[in-house]
Amino acid sequence: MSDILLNVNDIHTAYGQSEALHGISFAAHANETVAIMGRNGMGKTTLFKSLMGILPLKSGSIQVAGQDVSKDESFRRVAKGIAYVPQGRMIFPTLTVEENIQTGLQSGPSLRVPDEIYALFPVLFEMKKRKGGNLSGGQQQQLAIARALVTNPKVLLLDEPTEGIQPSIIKDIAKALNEIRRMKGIAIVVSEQVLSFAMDVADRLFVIEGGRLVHETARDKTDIAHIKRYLSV
Ligand SMILES: Nc1ncnc2c1ncn2[C@@H]1O[C@H](COP(=O)(O)OP(=O)(O)OP(=O)(O)O)[C@@H](O)[C@H]1O
Repeated sequence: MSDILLNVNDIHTAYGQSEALHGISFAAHANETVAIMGRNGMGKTTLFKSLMGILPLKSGSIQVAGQDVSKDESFRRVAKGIAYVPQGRMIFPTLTVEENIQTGLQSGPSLRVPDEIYALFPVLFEMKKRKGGNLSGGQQQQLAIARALVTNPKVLLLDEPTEGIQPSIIKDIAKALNEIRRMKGIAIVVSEQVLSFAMDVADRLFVIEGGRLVHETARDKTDIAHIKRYLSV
């Protein structure tokens, strides 16, 4: 059996008449983290929304752990094993930390937050009765990752998880993602503009430009200066 958990095959996505993704193909394997690097407006969020079914595909296909999800609504994709941490985190500010995590448990057998979630993010345990809106940006990011993880994904997508987060907390998030991959053996796909973070977490890096993947490199073969040229305006 193949260890490909996410297979993206020539997807095109449009906003009305205007095509934003022009044929994106890549795969992510079990126990692998892939980074999609690109400047603002290059198509990272459009790609993730297409993977989650928030935007419909114009053409192409997506498989999660061998199952086609290309035409599924978002909740069916989640049931098939894909989870999403959106840009801006989108936590519920008036719900407590615990209630926010429980929103990810709605379709499961129990609303009890698994111990491993609090083991990964001890700060969420300390703050479980606090309102989500009172957390710092970094804590909210950890909360959004926890909420996605409790759906037991095979593929975890994170859209610019470092955006607006202070450097020391960025290190914590990198550590947590590496721990999650090691513990769960899942595929993680992260979009980023911060190259140092991508180099801390990703086994392979892609560059997206104008809705196309224009460069691919393994981490240990990465030409940092070359990638930086894509990321500078
Ligand atoms: N709702 C929309 N309607 C029309 N065009 C859109 C819409 N959202 C995004 N686009 C266009 O799609 C392209 C890709 O945008 P996208 O938001 O995916 O980029 P991004 O790489 O995620 O950037 P950012 O980091 O700013 O979110 C851009 O040209 C953008 O103008």
